[in-house]
Amino acid sequence: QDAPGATTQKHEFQSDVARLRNIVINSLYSHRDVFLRELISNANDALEKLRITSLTDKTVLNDPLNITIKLIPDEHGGRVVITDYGIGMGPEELSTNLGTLAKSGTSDFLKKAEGDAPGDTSSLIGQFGLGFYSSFLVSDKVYVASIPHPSKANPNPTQHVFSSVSDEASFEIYPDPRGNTIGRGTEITLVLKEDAKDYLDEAKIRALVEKHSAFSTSYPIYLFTRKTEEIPDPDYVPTEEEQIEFTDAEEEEESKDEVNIKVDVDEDEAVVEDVTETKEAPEEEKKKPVIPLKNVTTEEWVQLNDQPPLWTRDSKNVTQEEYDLFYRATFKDHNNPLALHQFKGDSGSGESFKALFFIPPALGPEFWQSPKPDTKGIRLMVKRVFITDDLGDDALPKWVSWLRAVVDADDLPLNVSRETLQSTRFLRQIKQVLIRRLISLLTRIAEEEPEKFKKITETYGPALKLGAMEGGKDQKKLAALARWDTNTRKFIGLEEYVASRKKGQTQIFYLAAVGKKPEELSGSVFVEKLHARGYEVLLLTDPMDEILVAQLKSWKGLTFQDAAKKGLKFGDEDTNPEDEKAEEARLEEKFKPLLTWLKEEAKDTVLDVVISNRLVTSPCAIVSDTYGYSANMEKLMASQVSKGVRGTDFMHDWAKKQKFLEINPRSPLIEGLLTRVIEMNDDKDEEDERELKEAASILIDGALVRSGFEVPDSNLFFTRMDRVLRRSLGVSQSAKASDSVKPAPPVEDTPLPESPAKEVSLDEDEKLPTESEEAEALFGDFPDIPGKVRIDADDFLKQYDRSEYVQKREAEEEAKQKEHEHDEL
Ligand SMILES: Nc1ncnc2c1ncn2[C@@H]1O[C@H](COP(=O)(O)OP(=O)(O)OP(=O)(O)O)[C@@H](O)[C@H]1O
Repeated sequence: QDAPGATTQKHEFQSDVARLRNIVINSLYSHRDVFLRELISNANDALEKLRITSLTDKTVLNDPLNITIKLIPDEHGGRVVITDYGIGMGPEELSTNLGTLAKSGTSDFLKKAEGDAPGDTSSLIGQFGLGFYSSFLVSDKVYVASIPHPSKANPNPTQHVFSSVSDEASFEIYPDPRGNTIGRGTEITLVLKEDAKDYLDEAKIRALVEKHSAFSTSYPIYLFTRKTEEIPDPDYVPTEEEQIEFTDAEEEEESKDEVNIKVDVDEDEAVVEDVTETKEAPEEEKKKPVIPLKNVTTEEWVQLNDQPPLWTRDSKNVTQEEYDLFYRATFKDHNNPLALHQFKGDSGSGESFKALFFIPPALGPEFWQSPKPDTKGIRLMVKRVFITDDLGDDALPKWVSWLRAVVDADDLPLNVSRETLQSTRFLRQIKQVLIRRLISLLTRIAEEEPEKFKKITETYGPALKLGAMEGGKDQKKLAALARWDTNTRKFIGLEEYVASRKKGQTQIFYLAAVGKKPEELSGSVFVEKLHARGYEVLLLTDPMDEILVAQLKSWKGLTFQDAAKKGLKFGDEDTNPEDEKAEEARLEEKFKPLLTWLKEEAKDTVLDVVISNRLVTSPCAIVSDTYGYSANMEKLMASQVSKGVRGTDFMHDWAKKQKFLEINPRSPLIEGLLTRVIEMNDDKDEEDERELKEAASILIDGALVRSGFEVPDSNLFFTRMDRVLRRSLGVSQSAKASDSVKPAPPVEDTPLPESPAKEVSLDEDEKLPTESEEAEALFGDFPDIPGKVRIDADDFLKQYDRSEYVQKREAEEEAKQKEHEHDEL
């Protein structure tokens, strides 16, 4: 390019850009191929923008829409020129778009990349995407010539150049001295580094485009190719003698042709032999004159991505690698998807479409942090032309908004707008079709590829449960995909549970505790008898599990039963009803004195004390009534009540009290307690009674802890424990610990030196809770008792809405500030 003219403007790069360029130049040598992918991706975006503009502004021509690559060897090392006929940039856009970094996650990336060993940075590139700056991987100097399309505001745009040299902190922008050579769009010229000459090789560029970019654009990518061949010189003028020889040779050729035609028509063997004879005429042929050869270079634009779009091809002819490459290029991910599905369909209202969807390799933390769905799930195309990848909040419900799909509608108008789409039935129907297909894909994987299903469930299991919790007609199908560990097996679905139920079993037993390990839960007092008898208990540890089973109520006729609540039935109780009833009556009679006494002792904690049929080795347990809180739910609710969110909630107190103390009649400890109570009733001794009361309260508190609840007063609990320990060790109850604590020195009377007043920011003044603290606190805010009220997944997710919380905090701050100002006045 020519030297810049007088109107050149020099600009400083934003500091982040300079840092990024340094990383690119210094540490990504082995990943320099990515420059081509990044620039083609930018070119594609520019073409998209132009096409979309042309839909509303008819003065904008949308032809041609393509990308070209030219490899130009020269005496300095050569250049690669990538041109797109897209939206283009004016001088201001060149400066802001290429001189600053407006990408989210930049500072994170820079911090990590600058901290890492050079080799480790490579794994970060894929995640971040270097965009335009990857040009510096292969070039020392980059020129970007660009011109936007004419518009009302700028009817005669001029082509400008952005130029930058890799080791300079500034860039220049100036009118292109060549004038308008592009017409419309952007031409990027990379002046190749000495060691990057191999990018002048056509075969290499072809291979790179095929590998990385064949799917990143639906616009044609052309490569300018040159082929040099030796061919007979077409300009050669034969001498007179040669002319005669030519004529003879031509006649000879003609007669040969005639014989050949004969052969074609008549397939008689004898004739074929004749032909063979005619071919053997060496002397005649030798006469043919020789035309001198000449090197001729033919130049041609060759399309590199001439395959039809992947989703329109027959899936039988598409390889897994092609699908993976397509997913990575289209959805800008650096890992391969976990699963995919391609299908054709009809939306139900007449529009036919082709679709291809993917289950991405990972679910970002934002999925659980924000109640808003990811709106970028569906890339909508009409007749292979990209329309939009943002269909708004309604595109897919929150629980499945991680799905990545390409939907190509055959019958929608090309200029359909997002707003029109949102109000058509098409989108609603597409959404349903995608969800249905996803569920059947997962169901098939669960049956045929258990390992793969396990992997998918590790990431998406809770999201699928969230979908089931939302209810609707897919609830049962989604719930069938949920998996839990049990006391006897791992990764069990409801179908498997029900299939291995015991004879007479009418309940699905479960125990819930958010965040606990299944192994911990299976050691619970509530599981011991079920386990000892060989029954299976689902161990629910995800936050939405307990709500989900409360909504489902039953599965294939078996009702869900919390193992920690009243109402547990094994199903074989009726085998000998008379015997059982007699045994119950006998135990009731035997333990009556203990039950009566304990009921009085435990009246602040439980509604009643009863004989247990669920305990094997534990002496006692606290069991909730059907509508009382489970230990899990009580914890969740407690944080809200203590924060005053619900005030002194009558329902909370009521639900908290719906508990029973169950005692194990076979436990030696309970037997011992019974004996002592009977003795005490016969011979009232105050000291005995006090000791016994203390033992009872430890027993009740112990039962609470064992059953997953909190003790009401932990100080009192430990004081009592202390007394019991002293008794058993023979230590006097009145003995005091020797008082050898060193007292603090007297009050300091020298004043502290004055320190300059420090500005107090909100951050330092009052730290906002971390997101996990908030989530934990907010998580407890379930509207009501499960089983009574259907809890909506939207409500559930709103609990996580940090922005709402922050807004509230800011409003409070503002109010406080106003009050303060008012007071000062
Ligand atoms: N060929 C082009 N035509 C028009 N504008 C372009 C072109 N290349 C880059 N730009 C503009 O420059 C901006 C910065 O480009 P860059 O490649 O650095 O980041 P990006 O494209 O926004 O992000 P990424 O490449 O990671 O997707 C783009 O957002 C776009 O506005």
